[in-house]
Amino acid sequence: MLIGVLALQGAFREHQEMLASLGVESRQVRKPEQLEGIDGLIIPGGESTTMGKLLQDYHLFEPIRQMALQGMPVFGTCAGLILLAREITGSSQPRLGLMDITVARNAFGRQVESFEVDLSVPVLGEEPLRAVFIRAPYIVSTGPEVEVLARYGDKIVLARQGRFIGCAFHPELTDDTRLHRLFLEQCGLKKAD
Ligand SMILES: NC(=O)CC[C@H](N)C(=O)O
Repeated sequence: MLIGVLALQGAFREHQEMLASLGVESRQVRKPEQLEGIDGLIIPGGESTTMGKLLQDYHLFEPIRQMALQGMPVFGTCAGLILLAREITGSSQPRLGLMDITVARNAFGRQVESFEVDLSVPVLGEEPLRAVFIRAPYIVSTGPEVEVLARYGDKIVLARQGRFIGCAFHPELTDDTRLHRLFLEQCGLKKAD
């Protein structure tokens, strides 16, 4: 199995380290040809406006969209979630629009740069998931095909639509690998016992 990690900007190394800790090979993606042969793509946290612009400058936008529409699983975290969204509240910035969700950026208020909470994520089991939020977005609304996997208070912070998963926080910054494993199962990796 080979997972691509979009490496234009942001927290891509941490995702690669997490994949390595699970024994999964990864490849930094900066050019369209680096998408060839990957079983799934992670879009990391960072700055979604910058990443969207770089996706266009590096001619990655359409190849990623096409591969995703043809079946490639995609996992977007934080800025990656914003890029997956169909609608971004109050913004026309470039996005892949693969998930039928509306997100609000920097939605926890400017004073709150970052915080950590324990989230209940039933699909990952009983043990709560430690989640690190950094200038995080949240999901304001979801279409009928979207499964809500976790909320923080009344805000949706983790959702899945078929082979696409988006979360508002940074799962690569903790040592809990369950969310990455859920994504890898989506990419075809057999569940470890
Ligand atoms: N940690 C992050 O990825 C922050 C996302 C950033 N606030 C954005 O709007 O793109």
